[in-house]
Amino acid sequence: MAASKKAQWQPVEIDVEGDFEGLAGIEEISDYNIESFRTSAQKQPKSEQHKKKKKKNVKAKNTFVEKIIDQKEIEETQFYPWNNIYVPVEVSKALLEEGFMEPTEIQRLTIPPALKGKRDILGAAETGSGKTLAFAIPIIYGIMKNLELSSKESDKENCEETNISRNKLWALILTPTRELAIQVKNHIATAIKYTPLKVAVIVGGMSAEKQSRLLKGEPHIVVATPGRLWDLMNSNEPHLADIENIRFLVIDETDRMIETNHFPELRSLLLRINNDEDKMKQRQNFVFSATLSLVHQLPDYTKKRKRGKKIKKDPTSEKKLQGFIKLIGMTNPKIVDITKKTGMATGLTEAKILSVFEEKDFYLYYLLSVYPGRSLVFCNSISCVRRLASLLTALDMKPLPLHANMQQRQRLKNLDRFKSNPRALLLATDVAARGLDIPSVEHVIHYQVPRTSETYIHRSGRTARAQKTGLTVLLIETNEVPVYSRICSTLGRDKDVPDFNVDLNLLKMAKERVKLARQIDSISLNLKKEKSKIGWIEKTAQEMELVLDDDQLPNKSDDYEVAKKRKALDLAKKQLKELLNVPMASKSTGSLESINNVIVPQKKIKIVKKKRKIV
Ligand SMILES: Nc1ncnc2c1ncn2[C@@H]1O[C@H](COP(=O)(O)OP(=O)(O)OP(=O)(O)O)[C@@H](O)[C@H]1O
Repeated sequence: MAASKKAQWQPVEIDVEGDFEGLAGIEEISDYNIESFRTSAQKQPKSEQHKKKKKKNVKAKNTFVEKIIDQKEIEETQFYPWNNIYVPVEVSKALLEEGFMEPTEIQRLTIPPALKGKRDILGAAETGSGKTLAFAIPIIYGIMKNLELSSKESDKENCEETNISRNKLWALILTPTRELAIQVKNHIATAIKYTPLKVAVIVGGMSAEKQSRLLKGEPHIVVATPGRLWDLMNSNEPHLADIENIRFLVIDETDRMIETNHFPELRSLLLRINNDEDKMKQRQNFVFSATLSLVHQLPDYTKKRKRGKKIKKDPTSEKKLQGFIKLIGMTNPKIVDITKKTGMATGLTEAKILSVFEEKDFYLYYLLSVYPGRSLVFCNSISCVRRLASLLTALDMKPLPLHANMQQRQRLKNLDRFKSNPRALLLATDVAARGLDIPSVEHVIHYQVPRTSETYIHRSGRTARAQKTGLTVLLIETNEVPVYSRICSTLGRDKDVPDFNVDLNLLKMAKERVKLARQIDSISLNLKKEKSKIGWIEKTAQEMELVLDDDQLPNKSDDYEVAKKRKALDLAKKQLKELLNVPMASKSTGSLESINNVIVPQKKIKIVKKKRKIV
């Protein structure tokens, strides 16, 4: 209590019994003003004081409670599994909201060395195991840490340059396909929603102006396909001007990206960003794939001795990885390879159907109608996708095609439709083989045997993701058997893939329908050709201002032929409609047991086992 200025302390005479050696004494204040001792709070009416005090206490109490909860959450409960591997709280919060309660194995093994040890990472783990976050989290952390440093510097120096570095391009993530780039960008956007960071996607097939606009927003992270990125760099996009200064580089699906002749722009980009050795050393690199260390056997014809030249040997996994390290400019990378011996995802069941070429369509339709569920059918060529799309449309299967010759908008639209319908059917080339994360794809059907074991792993990996189960079926015709055997041998299989058990009665029903659909398809095509022929003759005549005689026009017998075809078409359509009205008994492959019921182990194809070297 403070005395007023006038207040004086005076000794008070007391009667003390006992020896206190002069230690006892009392003083009293002689003059004071009681008002000066009141705090401002005391001056207010009592009821108001009480209310305010109560409010203040509640507030204080709340902050305290919040603090305790935060602390508890961070240290003991929810955030713990993520905090344990140093993931920033802002990111953990977003991940928990997504239902990601703990890191996956590849995340647990790669995030700490990348994030704390700042190590370059070479990561290989099965499809659908969460590799995207394994590189995204250390990047987010790294940028946030760097920005903290920048803001301290800006407090000190208050210079404009720091501002520039805050908004510079920090990280570049390259992917082989546009759809994958968009998906990775969305995944990162979710993870950074509680941070001030920005991410943008740069892909071909979209308006260059729009992408230029996105770059004007100065994103810290850019996800891109190499071709469009290279174009924008060459058109002097300011945000890409100092691309060699990026501090983080990811090459997703690396083995695919650096395949010879596939992404020439990537090699040019690497040359540019590795030009300055100091900057290259400052950069942290991430290389990820499910098939990083896998080495496929080269076909024998590529190994034949040419005059005097040595026989080309299959490369080793070690050599493959060394190639990545050198090309990308990695320093002492941490190699984490947790792919299984089979190379396939854990919950995946594999099966095959041997068939002659003409009958593949029957089996395909059989599989799709007897086992309805979100299914993805892979073909080796665009023409095959087109043919099947037309056939399956006639069969009322509503297929959604996806290939590189489609407009980007249509590609994304079909992908969205596939994602939103649990019974949808996507017909795709290998543009959809890598990285695409579509929840709950139940079946992957290889209409044609993929050319390499890597493609087999990636295609099959569109199902059985994130610890779910799934089924993959290979349709193999006789001349595909050597490729199939080579795949099995590269994957170190000592057993043939089991046969898929086919119900012959249902297959008969499928055959009948497919035959009619083929008929419909072929007549429709004929009629289209006829129509365009007539259209072309008339259009040319019009342009040349010619009046055609009757004998120059398609003749009456042609008319008759067209009418006959139309009639046949109508009849076939009617018959097919009647057949389609009778449902083919559908079996569910929802659980692994039911999948196993339809698979019969067999050993028809001889597999020559090859030892797989893993570093
Ligand atoms: N910690 C986690 N907990 C639960 N789910 C996760 C976790 N991390 C990632 N996922 C989810 O797992 C799925 C697969 O992740 P991601 O696409 O990163 O796999 P991937 O290993 O890159 O697959 P691919 O090799 O096919 O590219 C995604 O749906 C992702 O959101």
